[in-house]
Amino acid sequence: MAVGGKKKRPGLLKRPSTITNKGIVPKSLKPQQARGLIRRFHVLQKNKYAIIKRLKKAEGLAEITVDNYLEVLSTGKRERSYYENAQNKFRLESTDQLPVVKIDEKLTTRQLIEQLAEIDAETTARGGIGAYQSASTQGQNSKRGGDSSKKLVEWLKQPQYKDRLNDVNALEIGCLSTRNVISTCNIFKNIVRIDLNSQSPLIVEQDFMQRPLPTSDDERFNLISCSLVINFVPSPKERGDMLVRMTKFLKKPVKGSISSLFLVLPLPCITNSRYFDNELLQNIMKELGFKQIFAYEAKKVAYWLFDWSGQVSKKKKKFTKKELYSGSKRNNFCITIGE
Ligand SMILES: C[S@@+](CC[C@H](N)C(=O)[O-])C[C@H]1O[C@@H](n2cnc3c(N)ncnc32)[C@H](O)[C@@H]1O
Repeated sequence: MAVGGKKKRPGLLKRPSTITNKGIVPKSLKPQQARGLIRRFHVLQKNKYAIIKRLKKAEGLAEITVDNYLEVLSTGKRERSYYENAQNKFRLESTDQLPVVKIDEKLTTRQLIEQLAEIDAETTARGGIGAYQSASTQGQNSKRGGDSSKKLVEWLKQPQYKDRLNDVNALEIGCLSTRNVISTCNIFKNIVRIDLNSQSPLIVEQDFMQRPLPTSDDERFNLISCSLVINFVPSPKERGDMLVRMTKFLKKPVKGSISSLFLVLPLPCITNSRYFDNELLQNIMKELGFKQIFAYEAKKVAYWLFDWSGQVSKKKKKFTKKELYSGSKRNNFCITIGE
């Protein structure tokens, strides 16, 4: 019997739903609230991946992944009940002082599954990825004064690029709006917009990491825009994998046409991380065949425009997670390659 004496529902575990079954997608948030929500989503997301990584080591769970965990947990009677009980017990705290559980080797399998259920319940209760996106749009707009693609278009109008923009297309990874300057500037003949959670019929709902690899130049792009996405990706390795994957989607630069990557990260990723800085980013990008053409650090966000040479270094140099700066106030952002 399932919790509460009700007959157990056969089939997969379900992600929790709120009472109204909708979650709360906030229409309007104060900048501080938006930033708080974004930060909370990042913590939840990061913990979720850390839990899955730990659960892989538990007996019988070697195959568990972030995509199949509901399916995997629903096949074990005990695992299923840990998840369901924790999910049913969860109540969203109204306080800002939310607990951040440390996911380490001290947690048992049961505690890990319970944490996972609580993360899912909290994510849903906060409005799911829709709320995160809404907060991103509102919060980031207010803190950086507009959409980041303004900077991209400003750079593309500089002499280095101006005459190389005939018949060019773009891939926008992590797209929240079809009305950003990248879409309205008339530079691109075609833009493919993708996001994990599409908010418009003009945005394809797709995980970039699952997008089929191009088989011809028709499926490649002159420019990839990746603004505030890499920091959303939970692990250093996956962030590196994402950068490597981007090179497979860029056209080689022929006949002077562009082959470029517009990258945006929150400034603290390069100015206040224990494991990462701009120098390391530049070294990684160099190995992948990129050369920085423009860079700009705003108050909260850093922008880069890189040109791609068409060739990733064959040396297969590794970039691992090493402490570069000490200090308890630093964050743990990192990008690794070859780990
Ligand atoms: C903080 S928002 C940034 C949106 C916008 N590019 C901007 O600069 O304001 C991050 C977006 O990236 C999307 N995203 C994260 N990982 C992704 C992936 N692997 N494939 C596609 N979209 C992804 C998320 O769904 C989210 O909408």
